[in-house]
Amino acid sequence: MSVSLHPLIDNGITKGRNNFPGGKLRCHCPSNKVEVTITGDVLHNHACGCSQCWKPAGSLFSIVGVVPVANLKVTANQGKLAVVDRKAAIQRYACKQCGVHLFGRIEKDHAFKGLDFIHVELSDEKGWQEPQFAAFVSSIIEQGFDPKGADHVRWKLRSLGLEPYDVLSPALMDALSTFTGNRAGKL
Ligand SMILES: N[C@@H](CCC(=O)N[C@@H](CSCO)C(=O)NCC(=O)O)C(=O)O
Ligand SMILES: [Zn+2]
Ligand SMILES: [Zn+2]
Repeated sequence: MSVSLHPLIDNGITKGRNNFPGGKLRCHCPSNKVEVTITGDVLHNHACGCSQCWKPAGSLFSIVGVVPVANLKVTANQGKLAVVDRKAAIQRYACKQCGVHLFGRIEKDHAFKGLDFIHVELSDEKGWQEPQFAAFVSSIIEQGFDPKGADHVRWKLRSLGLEPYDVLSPALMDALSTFTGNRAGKL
């Protein structure tokens, strides 16, 4: 297909390295880049087709994973960051100059509170956990992708080894439902 899913996966997926130590994420500004230092690897790295996650220009999907909040520190030019949408569950901190999202944080009561969402392509280091699945695939249609092509995208994702889901993976959906069940006193 001519359309890019994402540069990290278009030509096949490179497996991550065991005990990957982490690295630095940098925004796309030519100078005075926002820098975020991550200790350790990402978890649950995945392709996301939703409209809210940051994607490189021309890509249908974002690649996004999580790290514990304690493993993320803004180490340069923090003053350039602003929250994109205060009402969203994930508060996405973007560079006001170049628009890149450096991290997303959940502040409200939520199953994933304590985890920050990051895009490993913002790092020069190689060896981050590879994407494990594709989420929110049907959401690409909301952003203008022809619905007739959606199954071809699912086929392409599967051929790359990424199982496509229209919400999150079963493991993450179970985590969300466990949280809701506990909160309601049903579990
Ligand atoms: N169809 C919507 C879906 C948006 C959505 O629910 N996105 C998910 C996944 S983001 C990373 O996996 C989510 O949890 N959003 C919460 C938030 O962004 O605050 C669309 O495309 O916009
Ligand atoms: Zn920037
Ligand atoms: Zn998303």
